[in-house]
Amino acid sequence: MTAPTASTAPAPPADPAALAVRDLRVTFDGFTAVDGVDLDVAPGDLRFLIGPNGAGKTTLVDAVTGLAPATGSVRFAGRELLGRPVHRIARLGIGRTFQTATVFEQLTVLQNLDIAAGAGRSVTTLLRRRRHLPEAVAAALETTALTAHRDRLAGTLAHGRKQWLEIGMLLVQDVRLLLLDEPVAGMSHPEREATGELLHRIAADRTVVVIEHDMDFLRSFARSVTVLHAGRVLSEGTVEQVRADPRVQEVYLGEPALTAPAGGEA
Ligand SMILES: Nc1ncnc2c1ncn2[C@@H]1O[C@H](COP(=O)(O)OP(=O)(O)OP(=O)(O)O)[C@@H](O)[C@H]1O
Repeated sequence: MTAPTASTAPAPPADPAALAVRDLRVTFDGFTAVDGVDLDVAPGDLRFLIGPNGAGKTTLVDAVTGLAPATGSVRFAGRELLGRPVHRIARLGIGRTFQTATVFEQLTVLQNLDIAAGAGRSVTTLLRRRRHLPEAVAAALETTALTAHRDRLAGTLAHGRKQWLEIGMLLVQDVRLLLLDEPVAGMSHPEREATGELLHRIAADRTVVVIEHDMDFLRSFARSVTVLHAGRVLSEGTVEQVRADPRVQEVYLGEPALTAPAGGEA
């Protein structure tokens, strides 16, 4: 067998953690909520998904995570997700958060992370304090700046930290694609800044999609933006590109935080 030459060498493998959505459609009783969406997100990107109420953002994420029946194709790391049940999609390294953090309020931060890590230990073992933390749990505590709060009950955490704990629970499961639904809703300004920095750290080697309405947050932290409108992709590009798009300006009339020229905004 001869060694492959440059021209006959096999193409490099597809990006191992890229999300590729093609012609995605979700219909509810004849109403098309997602209408032929194509979307590509690569690791290292930090994609913000925006659009007016009812644009189809949550439904798109529901379709990717198996919660809404859809047609078309959703591939992650080369694998087709459509048609798989929710738990199998999760096992492929896909995780999401919802607008309200879903943590176990009566358990400590550490116990929440332990449970998420599913270390296969009994409840009694989980509730016992251990001397050595699993590496993934220690890393998630560090990444989410929760190390000093590890023994606090999750229910007593400030709103922002609860959201970070939920993100930490995805990190310990080694989720490679994170879909976050309005992660900074209800957060203070410092919490939003810290969340933006956290998302940048996470997106360095994972694929992150953020549904967001907070335009100031988007302008500070988005690496790229997809604008949905009436179930379709209206515009896509950098923050500056979508802001300059007249179609986006029309849809976002009255949203100066998105469309005002740089330096002139509130
Ligand atoms: N289970 C459902 N049954 C019927 N219609 C639905 C269902 N889920 C969503 N829809 C409709 O699909 C459209 C898209 O909803 P979706 O929640 O995806 O929008 P969104 O962009 O996330 O909006 P928001 O920013 O308000 O959360 C809306 O018109 C909504 O009413």
